Amino acid sequence: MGSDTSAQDQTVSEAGEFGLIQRVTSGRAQPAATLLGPGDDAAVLAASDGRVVATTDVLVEQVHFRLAWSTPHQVGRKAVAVNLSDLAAMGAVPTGLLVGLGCPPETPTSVIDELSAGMWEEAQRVGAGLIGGDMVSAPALTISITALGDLQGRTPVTRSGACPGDVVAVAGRLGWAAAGLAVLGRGFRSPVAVVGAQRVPEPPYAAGPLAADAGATSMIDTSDGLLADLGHIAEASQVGIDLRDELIEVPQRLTEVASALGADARHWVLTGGEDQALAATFPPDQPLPEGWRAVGAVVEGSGVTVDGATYEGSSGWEHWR
Ligand SMILES: Nc1ncnc2c1ncn2[C@@H]1O[C@H](COP(=O)(O)OP(=O)(O)OP(=O)(O)O)[C@@H](O)[C@H]1O
Ligand SMILES: Cc1ncc(C[n+]2csc(CCOP(=O)(O)O)c2C)c(N)n1
Ligand SMILES: [Mg+2]
Ligand SMILES: [Mg+2]
Ligand SMILES: [Mg+2]
Repeated sequence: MGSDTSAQDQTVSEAGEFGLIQRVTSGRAQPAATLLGPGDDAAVLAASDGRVVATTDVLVEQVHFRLAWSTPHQVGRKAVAVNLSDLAAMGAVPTGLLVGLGCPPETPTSVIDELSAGMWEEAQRVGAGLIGGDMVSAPALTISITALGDLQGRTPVTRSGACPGDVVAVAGRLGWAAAGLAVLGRGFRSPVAVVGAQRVPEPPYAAGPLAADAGATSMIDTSDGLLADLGHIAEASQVGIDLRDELIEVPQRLTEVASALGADARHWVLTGGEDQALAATFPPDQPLPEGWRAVGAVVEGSGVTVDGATYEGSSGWEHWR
């Protein structure tokens, strides 16, 4: 009994590398695509159509999250979600995730347990499993996830296929995570709707494959900000993108939060990152798939404009800026 209690209170250095691996890997049921799970030198994953989609994103404490703002469980969900939205943006569905974890020696093992539970929870929402990883000592909590996915026969939707005349559309929330960041940054913990969006994004996972099936010509997930991320499509496709201001919906909740903080809700919607919404281009004159709403059009030229005008100020998050 006494030893159970002390095991709960252990730090990661007391538990040790292999004790930690044991904690995060035991008692987890792998999905069918996992032919060989954690425990060997590598995992083996089935690729149903012979192709594997692979993506990786890193989260660093104080840069992407604060443990004063989010629970380890929320951080775990977010770390997985930001990777799964990249798979959705290709038109793929997730199969397996590899988790690289760095943490300081004094980190309580309970933090790792909760982080791992959060990662499993988000992965299981889409039928994926955590199939392997690595654990190392690090000066700050660092999570590097590699997500693998299956196109299930679809053509991958790249950033480079947008054509002038295409409709630009989005799926998922925009501006909510930025509003939450502004609230948390000022020391508040509510309203929970926006704070929750900063802690754990809700990517519209199903909208990615739906867009691919509907013939989307390009697609991206919005991690840095709608304008910044559409800029990547514009550049890769060698086109311009013009958003229609009247189609940019600014939710009432965000307007309220912005007025309380003296901030600009429309700026959050256009340039706020971390909502992991999807943005895509579709051929004109066809209905958009479920969950998608039009926000503008692809035009000849370059860059992203709103009602024909260049946006004043930063278009989104950039590291080291
Ligand atoms: N160190 C690297 N080595 C090789 N390719 C990289 C490296 N860093 C980024 N890339 C590649 O550059 C492209 C753009 O990376 P970026 O991280 O901006 O994409 P993203 O994950 O969609 O965005 P975000 O990181 O904001 O979620 C991706 O194809 C990515 O794989
Ligand atoms: C403590 C703290 N400070 C700032 C932010 C804001 N932030 C960090 S990374 C990022 C864009 C996506 O990053 P990446 O390009 O690495 O995917 C944003 C908007 C945060 N979430 N937490
Ligand atoms: Mg990335
Ligand atoms: Mg990403
Ligand atoms: Mg992306």
